[in-house]
Amino acid sequence: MSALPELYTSAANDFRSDTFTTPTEEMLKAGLAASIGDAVYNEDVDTIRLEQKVAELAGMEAGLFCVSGTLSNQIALRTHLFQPPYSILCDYRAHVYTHEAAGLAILSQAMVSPVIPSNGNYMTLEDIKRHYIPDDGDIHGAPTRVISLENTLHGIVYPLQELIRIRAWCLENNIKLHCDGARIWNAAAEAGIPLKQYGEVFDSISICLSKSMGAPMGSILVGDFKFIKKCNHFRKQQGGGVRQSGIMCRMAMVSVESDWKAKLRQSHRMAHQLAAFCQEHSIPLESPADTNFVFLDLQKAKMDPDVLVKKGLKYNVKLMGGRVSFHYQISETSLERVKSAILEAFEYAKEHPFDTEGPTKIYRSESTEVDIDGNAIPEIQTYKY
Ligand SMILES: Cc1ncc(COP(=O)(O)O)c(C=O)c1O
Ligand SMILES: C[C@@H](O)[C@H](N)C(=O)O
Repeated sequence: MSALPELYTSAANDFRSDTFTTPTEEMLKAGLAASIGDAVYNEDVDTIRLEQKVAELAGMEAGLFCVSGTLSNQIALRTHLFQPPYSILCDYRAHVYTHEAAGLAILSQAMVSPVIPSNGNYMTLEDIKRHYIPDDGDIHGAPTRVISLENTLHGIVYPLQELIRIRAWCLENNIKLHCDGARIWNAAAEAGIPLKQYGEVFDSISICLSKSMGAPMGSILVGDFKFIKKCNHFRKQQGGGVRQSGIMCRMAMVSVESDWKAKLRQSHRMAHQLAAFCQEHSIPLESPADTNFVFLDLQKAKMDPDVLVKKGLKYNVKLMGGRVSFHYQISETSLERVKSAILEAFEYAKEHPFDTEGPTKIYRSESTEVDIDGNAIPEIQTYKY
């Protein structure tokens, strides 16, 4: 059995994802004082408190604690669906389509209509009208029953006015509107829009606490009472009915009650600094760095992701591909180091252009031991997932 990795205590240099944020001492102490009721029987006070708090922030009637954003999304979309054949329309990059292991096909028996937005950044109502499947009795079709948007998507803040346009059209066409809000806190902080205004637009929102908010785990799915009641049924079916979730909820409450806007804006400022640095050095980006992600356009730059990862390790920063993720625990030192790593990988690509026909994968893991001075880097056990 391979040796266990060092105790993971800091995400200060971890740009792989904001999911690597680690619980603070304040959270751990709060967890010690948590309620310990059985949440399956709805008897855990801290779970109920967090569900109510997040639902209230979003202006929704009810909330449901889910151990992951994937579970939260999947049961939300299943609950919106009734009589197959049906389909879900989303952006071709949507997590519910690309990174939830075909849950929509398997758990919901839904077909997915993945759409490439004509503006390259986010779907407009015109994109939706062009690609949705109307419920017009045509027996060839699987009518669109739900539109699943992501805010932020690839770090891009969805313009509220576009969301309002889409919402109005969905109401006219009896189509439900779900939001994968894994980073809706980032959108709210950057756009200065209260979560409640997003709540007015969507039938359901999956709100993650384990990403930029820094909680160790969990999401709160919010919607109306009847919807959340049925989601609870599907949550149990999917094995998401957990017992003493109060410990996790009390820890997550620390982040919800913190000055999260300031924390997230700080991470956005660092991302904006990196984006400006890339622009200064003509390093191409895939999409605008509105919030906490900088997406390097590795294909346009002909950069080899493995070289980028190794340059990162040389400068003692962790990367896993072209997506550079910021969060409130990233240090200023690490920001300077990741700039050096990216520039060195970019310069390397000029002499050694890397042409890949394969998909641009932004998520993968690698494990390696390397010291801070960038001594010989053992072969990185890179695997993609
Ligand atoms: C946009 C988005 N939605 C959903 C998820 C799923 O969350 P989880 O990893 O908690 O299942 C992620 C993962 O971080 C994500 O990036
Ligand atoms: C890996 C992926 O599922 C995760 N949502 C992330 O953004 O890192």
